[in-house]
Amino acid sequence: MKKISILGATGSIGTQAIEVLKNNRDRFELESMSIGRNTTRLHEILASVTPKMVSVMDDGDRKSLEARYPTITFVSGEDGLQAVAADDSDMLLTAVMGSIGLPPTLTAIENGKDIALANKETLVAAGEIVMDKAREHDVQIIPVDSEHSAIFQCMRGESPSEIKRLIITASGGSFRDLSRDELHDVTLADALNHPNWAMGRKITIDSATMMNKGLEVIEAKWLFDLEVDRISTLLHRESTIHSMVEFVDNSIIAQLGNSDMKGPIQFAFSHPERLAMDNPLDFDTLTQLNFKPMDFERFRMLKLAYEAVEIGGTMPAVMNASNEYAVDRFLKGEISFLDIEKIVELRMNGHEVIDEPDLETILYYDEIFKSDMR
Ligand SMILES: NC(=O)C1=CN([C@@H]2O[C@H](COP(=O)(O)OP(=O)(O)OC[C@H]3O[C@@H](n4cnc5c(N)ncnc54)[C@H](OP(=O)(O)O)[C@@H]3O)[C@@H](O)[C@H]2O)C=CC1
Ligand SMILES: CC(=O)[C@@H](O)[C@H](O)COP(=O)(O)O
Ligand SMILES: [Mn+2]
Repeated sequence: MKKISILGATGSIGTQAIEVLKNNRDRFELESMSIGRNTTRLHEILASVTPKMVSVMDDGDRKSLEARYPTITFVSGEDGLQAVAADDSDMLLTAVMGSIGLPPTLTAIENGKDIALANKETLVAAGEIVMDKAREHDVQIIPVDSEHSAIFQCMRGESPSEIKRLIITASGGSFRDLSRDELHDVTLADALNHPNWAMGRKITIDSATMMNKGLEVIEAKWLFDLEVDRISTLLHRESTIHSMVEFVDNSIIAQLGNSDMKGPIQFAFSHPERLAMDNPLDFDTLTQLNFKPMDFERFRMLKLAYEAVEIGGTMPAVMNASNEYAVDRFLKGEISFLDIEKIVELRMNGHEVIDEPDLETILYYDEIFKSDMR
């Protein structure tokens, strides 16, 4: 029985991961999990699974939950995330939103656990540190992000030296059919209406700005140890091809499937095995697949991400933190959609890069640029 713990169990990835665990009770058991503040969803989860430990954000919630569930240990705050990361499980699914996932991911690696990685911000902020630590402790980082899971699957049995380039597909997000001029008046509700995927609020906005693809290019650099000039992006409005790998002989291997994150989640849990699943792709209703070259002037956030990773040092962490800050303000209705890009660009331009930053330096800039303080 493989013991799995989840950071961010109440989120979009987290709840789908719980479904995967429940569909495979003979293979996997939930050791512990963390949530933020969604105790309503927590009660629903605890009606069907009983982890040994649950971490909540607020200590007040911890106290009331302890009284209601006497057989479960409750912990709280960032120490709580660390306790889940250091538990007895074999694998940690990191599905919290944002760079808050970085410290517990490192702790889990130090404890020798494999990581099922959904939380892309962790690798964007500190990819080199995370991957070095994974190698040092001989743990596997298995991608959950759909594009990276696709690439990981396309590369099974292949030699990394024979890769020419990765082709990461992009749906284009909620505003893919609007010009830049038309973006001035868009609303939060429109931005949250992703054409293909039901996801958490922050990543849905990242898809609309195309920052999600920028984060994914940087994530791919670290996961697959490739320079970003060999990581390309392609508009593909159906999100049916989740990504592709082109090899030196021009052969291209693609991975296809419905827009259902339970696939990548289950594959990360069961790897190297594949387990049966429902919801197959139906070629009788799939009438066409569209492709269009990426337009970097229309989607300037993607260009910013390529620039950030080329500059290196603290810049990707600063870009990520600035984006988390700006998206949070957009979600609160405080700024407009195009302000997100303006804030990220302004903060990046004002940042004096530190090369080869250590973890403390990255966490310092992460905190500063996620706030109004800078
Ligand atoms: N959703 C998707 O399909 C995909 C998501 N990803 C990545 O996976 C990660 C999670 O995304 P998604 O599931 O959509 O996000 P959600 O917003 O749906 O869920 C986020 C989870 O993190 C918890 N959380 C948020 N902030 C904190 C905090 N400060 N401390 C502790 N817990 C916190 C939330 O708790 P609560 O709700 O209880 O407050 C929730 O459990 C992101 O990095 C995203 O980019 C990658 C590919 C696809
Ligand atoms: C499901 C998933 O992996 C998301 O990251 C998804 O890819 C978002 O879609 P786009 O960023 O392509 O709009
Ligand atoms: Mn993705």
